[in-house]
Amino acid sequence: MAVYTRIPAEEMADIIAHFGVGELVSAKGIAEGVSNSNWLIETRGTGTSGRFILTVYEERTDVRDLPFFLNLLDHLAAAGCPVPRTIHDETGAPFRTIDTANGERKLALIEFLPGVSADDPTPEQAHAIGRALASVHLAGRDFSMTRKDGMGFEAWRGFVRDCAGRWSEIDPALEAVPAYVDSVIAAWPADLPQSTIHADLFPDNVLLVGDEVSGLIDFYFACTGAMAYDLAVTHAAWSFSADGRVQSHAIGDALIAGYRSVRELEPIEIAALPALAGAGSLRFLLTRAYDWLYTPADALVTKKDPMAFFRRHEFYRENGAAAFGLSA
Ligand SMILES: Nc1ncnc2c1ncn2[C@@H]1O[C@H](COP(=O)(O)OP(=O)(O)OP(=O)(O)O)[C@@H](O)[C@H]1O
Ligand SMILES: N[C@@H](CCO)C(=O)O
Repeated sequence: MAVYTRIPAEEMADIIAHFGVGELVSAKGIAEGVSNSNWLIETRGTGTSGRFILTVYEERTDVRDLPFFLNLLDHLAAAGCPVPRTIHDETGAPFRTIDTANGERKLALIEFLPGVSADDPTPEQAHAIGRALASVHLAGRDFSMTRKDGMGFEAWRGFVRDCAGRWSEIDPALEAVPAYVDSVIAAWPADLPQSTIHADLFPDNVLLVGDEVSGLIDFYFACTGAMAYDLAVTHAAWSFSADGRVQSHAIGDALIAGYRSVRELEPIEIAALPALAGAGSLRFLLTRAYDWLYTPADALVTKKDPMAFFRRHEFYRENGAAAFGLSA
Protein backbone atom coordinates (compact mmCIF):
# COMPACT_ATOMS: atom_id res chain seq x y z
CA MET A 1 0.00 0.00 0.00
CA ALA A 2 1.68 3.19 -1.08
CA VAL A 3 0.21 5.88 1.11
CA TYR A 4 2.83 6.54 3.76
CA THR A 5 1.82 10.09 4.61
CA ARG A 6 -1.65 10.77 5.99
CA ILE A 7 -3.31 13.97 4.81
CA PRO A 8 -6.58 14.96 6.56
CA ALA A 9 -9.49 15.74 4.18
CA GLU A 10 -9.61 19.50 4.98
CA GLU A 11 -5.90 19.81 4.36
CA MET A 12 -6.21 17.91 1.09
CA ALA A 13 -8.84 20.44 -0.08
CA ASP A 14 -6.48 23.32 0.84
CA ILE A 15 -3.60 21.70 -1.03
CA ILE A 16 -5.65 21.21 -4.19
CA ALA A 17 -6.99 24.79 -4.01
CA HIS A 18 -3.48 26.08 -4.79
CA PHE A 19 -3.42 24.46 -8.23
CA GLY A 20 -6.36 26.26 -9.91
CA VAL A 21 -8.02 23.00 -10.92
CA GLY A 22 -11.34 23.59 -9.15
CA GLU A 23 -12.74 22.17 -5.96
CA LEU A 24 -11.74 18.79 -4.52
CA VAL A 25 -14.41 16.11 -4.98
CA SER A 26 -12.49 13.01 -3.95
CA ALA A 27 -9.00 11.79 -3.04
CA LYS A 28 -8.42 8.05 -3.13
CA GLY A 29 -5.16 6.46 -2.00
CA ILE A 30 -3.47 4.35 -4.70
CA ALA A 31 -2.16 0.95 -3.64
CA GLU A 32 0.39 0.52 -6.47
CA GLY A 33 3.86 2.02 -6.27
CA VAL A 34 6.39 1.61 -3.50
CA SER A 35 8.49 4.77 -3.32
CA ASN A 36 6.01 7.58 -2.80
CA SER A 37 2.47 8.25 -1.56
CA ASN A 38 -0.06 8.65 -4.40
CA TRP A 39 -3.73 9.65 -4.57
CA LEU A 40 -6.20 9.76 -7.42
CA ILE A 41 -7.75 13.22 -7.16
CA GLU A 42 -11.04 14.38 -8.70
CA THR A 43 -12.04 18.02 -8.91
CA ARG A 44 -14.92 20.02 -10.37
CA GLY A 45 -15.78 23.60 -11.16
CA THR A 46 -13.23 25.00 -13.62
CA GLY A 47 -12.18 24.41 -17.22
CA THR A 48 -9.15 22.48 -16.05
CA SER A 49 -10.96 20.31 -13.50
CA GLY A 50 -10.94 16.55 -13.83
CA ARG A 51 -8.68 13.76 -12.62
CA PHE A 52 -5.12 14.09 -11.36
CA ILE A 53 -2.47 12.13 -9.52
CA LEU A 54 -1.19 13.76 -6.33
CA THR A 55 2.25 12.48 -5.32
CA VAL A 56 3.86 13.17 -1.96
CA TYR A 57 7.57 12.42 -2.27
CA GLU A 58 8.87 10.20 0.49
CA GLU A 59 12.47 9.71 1.57
CA ARG A 60 13.51 7.52 -1.38
CA THR A 61 13.17 10.42 -3.85
CA ASP A 62 15.86 13.09 -3.66
CA VAL A 63 13.80 16.27 -3.83
CA ARG A 64 16.73 18.14 -5.41
CA ASP A 65 15.89 16.12 -8.55
CA LEU A 66 12.24 17.21 -8.67
CA PRO A 67 12.79 20.18 -11.03
CA PHE A 68 14.44 17.77 -13.49
CA PHE A 69 11.69 15.13 -13.28
CA LEU A 70 8.74 17.52 -13.38
CA ASN A 71 10.08 19.89 -16.05
CA LEU A 72 10.93 16.82 -18.13
CA LEU A 73 7.27 15.75 -18.09
CA ASP A 74 6.24 19.20 -19.36
CA HIS A 75 8.95 19.18 -22.03
CA LEU A 76 7.98 15.73 -23.32
CA ALA A 77 4.22 16.39 -23.17
CA ALA A 78 4.71 19.63 -25.14
CA ALA A 79 6.58 17.62 -27.78
CA GLY A 80 3.59 15.26 -28.12
CA CYS A 81 4.96 12.30 -26.14
CA PRO A 82 2.38 10.28 -24.17
CA VAL A 83 3.42 11.49 -20.72
CA PRO A 84 1.40 13.35 -18.07
CA ARG A 85 1.82 17.10 -17.72
CA THR A 86 2.75 18.63 -14.38
CA ILE A 87 0.07 20.97 -13.02
CA HIS A 88 1.81 24.11 -11.74
CA ASP A 89 0.52 25.96 -8.68
CA GLU A 90 -0.74 29.54 -8.55
CA THR A 91 2.84 30.87 -8.39
CA GLY A 92 3.94 28.79 -11.38
CA ALA A 93 5.91 26.32 -9.25
CA PRO A 94 5.85 22.63 -10.34
CA PHE A 95 5.82 21.38 -6.73
CA ARG A 96 4.88 22.60 -3.26
CA THR A 97 6.09 21.92 0.29
CA ILE A 98 3.82 20.79 3.16
CA ASP A 99 4.31 19.93 6.80
CA THR A 100 3.09 16.44 7.69
CA ALA A 101 3.21 14.22 10.76
CA ASN A 102 6.27 12.60 9.10
CA GLY A 103 8.01 15.96 8.64
CA GLU A 104 8.33 18.29 5.65
CA ARG A 105 7.37 16.78 2.29
CA LYS A 106 7.28 17.99 -1.32
CA LEU A 107 4.24 17.22 -3.43
CA ALA A 108 3.22 17.56 -7.07
CA LEU A 109 -0.04 17.33 -8.99
CA ILE A 110 0.19 15.46 -12.27
CA GLU A 111 -2.29 14.96 -15.06
CA PHE A 112 -4.15 11.63 -14.84
CA LEU A 113 -3.83 9.48 -17.94
CA PRO A 114 -6.20 6.61 -18.82
CA GLY A 115 -5.01 3.08 -19.49
CA VAL A 116 -3.91 -0.10 -17.73
CA SER A 117 -0.57 -1.86 -17.42
CA ALA A 118 -0.12 -5.10 -19.37
CA ASP A 119 1.85 -7.92 -17.80
CA ASP A 120 1.50 -10.08 -20.89
CA PRO A 121 1.78 -7.69 -23.85
CA THR A 122 0.95 -8.47 -27.47
CA PRO A 123 3.49 -7.77 -30.25
CA GLU A 124 1.28 -4.82 -31.34
CA GLN A 125 1.55 -3.34 -27.85
CA ALA A 126 5.31 -3.96 -27.80
CA HIS A 127 5.59 -2.15 -31.15
CA ALA A 128 3.67 0.81 -29.69
CA ILE A 129 5.93 0.86 -26.61
CA GLY A 130 9.00 0.94 -28.87
CA ARG A 131 7.52 3.89 -30.78
CA ALA A 132 6.69 5.75 -27.57
CA LEU A 133 10.19 5.24 -26.18
CA ALA A 134 11.77 6.49 -29.40
CA SER A 135 9.55 9.59 -29.29
CA VAL A 136 10.83 10.31 -25.77
CA HIS A 137 14.44 9.95 -26.94
CA LEU A 138 13.94 12.30 -29.89
CA ALA A 139 12.17 14.91 -27.77
CA GLY A 140 14.61 14.45 -24.87
CA ARG A 141 17.55 15.56 -26.96
CA ASP A 142 16.68 19.24 -26.61
CA PHE A 143 15.61 19.13 -22.95
CA SER A 144 17.78 21.79 -21.36
CA MET A 145 18.40 20.05 -18.00
CA THR A 146 20.71 17.11 -17.35
CA ARG A 147 20.91 14.50 -14.60
CA LYS A 148 23.55 11.89 -13.89
CA ASP A 149 22.24 8.31 -13.70
CA GLY A 150 21.86 7.59 -9.98
CA MET A 151 21.90 3.88 -10.85
CA GLY A 152 25.20 4.00 -12.76
CA PHE A 153 28.51 2.22 -12.16
CA GLU A 154 29.19 3.97 -8.85
CA ALA A 155 25.88 2.73 -7.47
CA TRP A 156 26.52 -0.78 -8.82
CA ARG A 157 29.86 -0.94 -7.01
CA GLY A 158 28.11 0.21 -3.83
CA PHE A 159 25.52 -2.59 -4.12
CA VAL A 160 28.30 -5.15 -4.72
CA ARG A 161 30.04 -3.94 -1.51
CA ASP A 162 26.79 -4.04 0.46
CA CYS A 163 25.92 -7.55 -0.70
CA ALA A 164 29.45 -8.96 -0.27
CA GLY A 165 29.45 -12.23 1.65
CA ARG A 166 25.66 -12.47 1.50
CA TRP A 167 24.92 -13.48 -2.11
CA SER A 168 24.26 -17.10 -1.21
CA GLU A 169 21.50 -16.05 1.21
CA ILE A 170 19.62 -15.39 -2.05
CA ASP A 171 21.20 -18.03 -4.31
CA PRO A 172 24.77 -19.39 -4.53
CA ALA A 173 24.79 -18.67 -8.29
CA LEU A 174 24.94 -14.95 -7.41
CA GLU A 175 28.56 -15.35 -6.21
CA ALA A 176 29.37 -14.67 -9.90
CA VAL A 177 27.86 -11.17 -9.77
CA PRO A 178 30.94 -9.13 -8.69
CA ALA A 179 32.94 -10.57 -11.64
CA TYR A 180 30.01 -9.89 -13.99
CA VAL A 181 29.89 -6.28 -12.81
CA ASP A 182 33.62 -5.86 -13.48
CA SER A 183 33.34 -7.33 -16.96
CA VAL A 184 30.26 -5.27 -17.90
CA ILE A 185 31.90 -2.04 -16.76
CA ALA A 186 35.13 -2.87 -18.60
CA ALA A 187 33.22 -3.67 -21.82
CA TRP A 188 30.86 -0.66 -21.71
CA PRO A 189 30.62 0.65 -25.28
CA ALA A 190 31.98 4.19 -25.70
CA ASP A 191 30.43 7.01 -27.76
CA LEU A 192 26.83 5.86 -27.71
CA PRO A 193 24.35 8.59 -28.74
CA GLN A 194 22.85 10.27 -25.67
CA SER A 195 19.52 11.83 -24.76
CA THR A 196 17.22 12.02 -21.78
CA ILE A 197 16.22 8.44 -20.96
CA HIS A 198 13.51 6.87 -18.81
CA ALA A 199 15.78 4.09 -17.49
CA ASP A 200 12.98 2.05 -15.84
CA LEU A 201 10.37 1.40 -18.54
CA PHE A 202 8.88 -1.72 -16.99
CA PRO A 203 5.30 -2.91 -17.60
CA ASP A 204 4.00 -1.11 -14.48
CA ASN A 205 5.27 2.19 -15.90
CA VAL A 206 3.37 1.97 -19.20
CA LEU A 207 -0.38 2.58 -19.50
CA LEU A 208 -2.12 1.09 -22.52
CA VAL A 209 -5.55 1.51 -24.08
CA GLY A 210 -5.97 -1.37 -26.51
CA ASP A 211 -2.83 -1.53 -28.62
CA GLU A 212 -1.88 2.10 -28.03
CA VAL A 213 0.31 3.64 -25.34
CA SER A 214 -1.78 6.15 -23.40
CA GLY A 215 0.89 7.00 -20.83
CA LEU A 216 4.50 6.53 -19.84
CA ILE A 217 4.78 7.25 -16.13
CA ASP A 218 7.19 7.12 -13.19
CA PHE A 219 10.13 9.08 -14.58
CA TYR A 220 11.90 9.05 -11.21
CA PHE A 221 14.97 7.24 -12.55
CA ALA A 222 15.11 9.41 -15.71
CA CYS A 223 18.55 10.77 -16.47
CA THR A 224 20.93 11.74 -19.23
CA GLY A 225 22.25 8.57 -20.82
CA ALA A 226 22.64 6.28 -23.80
CA MET A 227 19.41 5.82 -25.74
CA ALA A 228 20.37 2.26 -26.67
CA TYR A 229 20.77 1.42 -22.97
CA ASP A 230 17.18 2.56 -22.34
CA LEU A 231 15.96 0.41 -25.24
CA ALA A 232 17.98 -2.55 -23.94
CA VAL A 233 16.51 -2.15 -20.43
CA THR A 234 13.03 -2.04 -21.97
CA HIS A 235 13.83 -5.21 -23.96
CA ALA A 236 14.92 -6.98 -20.76
CA ALA A 237 11.87 -5.75 -18.86
CA TRP A 238 9.26 -6.74 -21.48
CA SER A 239 10.42 -9.70 -23.53
CA PHE A 240 10.75 -12.35 -20.82
CA SER A 241 8.41 -14.34 -18.64
CA ALA A 242 8.28 -12.73 -15.17
CA ASP A 243 10.75 -15.27 -13.75
CA GLY A 244 13.22 -14.59 -16.58
CA ARG A 245 13.26 -18.20 -17.78
CA VAL A 246 11.60 -17.76 -21.20
CA GLN A 247 12.38 -15.06 -23.74
CA SER A 248 9.83 -13.99 -26.35
CA HIS A 249 11.41 -13.04 -29.67
CA ALA A 250 8.00 -11.92 -30.92
CA ILE A 251 7.81 -9.27 -28.18
CA GLY A 252 11.49 -8.27 -28.25
CA ASP A 253 11.58 -7.94 -32.04
CA ALA A 254 8.30 -5.96 -32.16
CA LEU A 255 9.62 -3.58 -29.50
CA ILE A 256 12.78 -2.90 -31.47
CA ALA A 257 10.96 -2.65 -34.81
CA GLY A 258 8.55 -0.11 -33.27
CA TYR A 259 11.48 1.89 -31.91
CA ARG A 260 13.28 1.88 -35.28
CA SER A 261 10.11 3.00 -37.08
CA VAL A 262 10.42 6.32 -35.21
CA ARG A 263 14.17 6.60 -34.58
CA GLU A 264 16.63 4.53 -36.59
CA LEU A 265 19.38 2.95 -34.51
CA GLU A 266 22.97 3.73 -35.42
CA PRO A 267 25.22 0.72 -36.25
CA ILE A 268 27.19 1.32 -33.03
CA GLU A 269 23.93 1.02 -31.05
CA ILE A 270 22.86 -2.17 -32.81
CA ALA A 271 26.24 -3.74 -32.08
CA ALA A 272 26.01 -2.68 -28.42
CA LEU A 273 22.46 -3.86 -27.66
CA PRO A 274 23.32 -7.36 -26.35
CA ALA A 275 25.98 -5.99 -23.98
CA LEU A 276 23.66 -3.18 -22.87
CA ALA A 277 20.78 -5.59 -22.23
CA GLY A 278 23.12 -7.71 -20.11
CA ALA A 279 24.18 -4.54 -18.26
CA GLY A 280 20.58 -3.43 -17.72
CA SER A 281 19.69 -6.86 -16.34
CA LEU A 282 22.60 -6.58 -13.93
CA ARG A 283 21.44 -3.14 -12.74
CA PHE A 284 18.00 -4.51 -11.76
CA LEU A 285 19.51 -7.67 -10.31
CA LEU A 286 21.68 -5.47 -8.06
CA THR A 287 18.88 -3.24 -6.77
CA ARG A 288 16.64 -6.24 -6.23
CA ALA A 289 19.40 -8.17 -4.41
CA TYR A 290 20.09 -5.16 -2.16
CA ASP A 291 16.36 -4.78 -1.38
CA TRP A 292 16.07 -8.55 -0.81
CA LEU A 293 18.80 -8.46 1.83
CA TYR A 294 18.08 -5.12 3.45
CA THR A 295 14.30 -4.49 3.32
CA PRO A 296 12.94 -5.08 6.84
CA ALA A 297 10.68 -8.13 7.10
CA ASP A 298 7.76 -5.97 8.29
CA ALA A 299 8.01 -3.44 5.41
CA LEU A 300 4.88 -2.90 3.35
CA VAL A 301 6.52 -3.71 0.04
CA THR A 302 6.70 -7.04 -1.76
CA LYS A 303 10.32 -7.86 -2.54
CA LYS A 304 11.07 -8.48 -6.21
CA ASP A 305 12.96 -11.60 -7.25
CA PRO A 306 16.64 -10.87 -8.07
CA MET A 307 17.01 -14.22 -9.86
CA ALA A 308 14.54 -13.13 -12.55
CA PHE A 309 17.20 -10.61 -13.69
CA PHE A 310 20.15 -12.90 -13.06
CA ARG A 311 18.58 -15.30 -15.57
CA ARG A 312 18.11 -12.46 -18.05
CA HIS A 313 21.74 -11.43 -17.63
CA GLU A 314 22.91 -14.98 -18.30
CA PHE A 315 20.57 -15.24 -21.29
CA TYR A 316 22.09 -12.13 -22.93
CA ARG A 317 25.60 -13.28 -22.00
CA GLU A 318 25.05 -16.67 -23.66
CA ASN A 319 22.98 -15.58 -26.66
CA GLY A 320 24.61 -12.26 -27.59
CA ALA A 321 23.27 -10.86 -30.85
CA ALA A 322 21.03 -13.92 -31.29
CA ALA A 323 18.85 -12.47 -28.53
CA PHE A 324 17.88 -9.75 -31.02
CA GLY A 325 16.57 -10.17 -34.55
CA LEU A 326 18.62 -7.23 -35.80
CA SER A 327 20.22 -6.02 -38.96
CA ALA A 328 22.22 -2.80 -39.30
N1 LIG B 1 -0.23 10.11 -14.57
C1 LIG B 1 -0.86 9.00 -14.16
N2 LIG B 1 -2.04 8.66 -14.70
C2 LIG B 1 -2.71 7.54 -14.27
N3 LIG B 1 -2.28 6.75 -13.28
C3 LIG B 1 -1.10 7.04 -12.71
C4 LIG B 1 -0.31 8.17 -13.12
N4 LIG B 1 0.79 8.23 -12.36
C5 LIG B 1 0.72 7.18 -11.51
N5 LIG B 1 -0.41 6.47 -11.70
C6 LIG B 1 -0.86 5.29 -10.95
O1 LIG B 1 -0.26 5.34 -9.67
C7 LIG B 1 0.52 4.16 -9.45
C8 LIG B 1 1.78 4.53 -8.66
O2 LIG B 1 2.58 5.43 -9.40
P1 LIG B 1 4.15 5.29 -9.47
O3 LIG B 1 4.48 3.97 -10.11
O4 LIG B 1 4.68 6.51 -10.11
O5 LIG B 1 4.49 5.26 -7.91
P2 LIG B 1 5.86 5.25 -7.17
O6 LIG B 1 5.62 4.86 -5.75
O7 LIG B 1 6.55 6.56 -7.37
O8 LIG B 1 6.63 4.19 -8.02
P3 LIG B 1 7.51 2.92 -7.78
O9 LIG B 1 6.58 1.75 -7.69
O10 LIG B 1 8.34 2.81 -9.03
O11 LIG B 1 8.30 3.14 -6.57
C9 LIG B 1 0.80 3.59 -10.82
O12 LIG B 1 0.97 2.21 -10.81
C10 LIG B 1 -0.48 3.98 -11.59
O13 LIG B 1 -1.49 3.05 -11.32
N1 LIG C 1 11.42 -1.66 -12.12
C1 LIG C 1 12.19 -2.02 -10.96
C2 LIG C 1 11.62 -1.44 -9.70
C3 LIG C 1 11.94 0.00 -9.39
O1 LIG C 1 11.71 0.87 -10.34
C4 LIG C 1 12.26 -3.54 -10.81
O2 LIG C 1 11.36 -4.22 -11.31
O3 LIG C 1 13.18 -4.03 -10.17
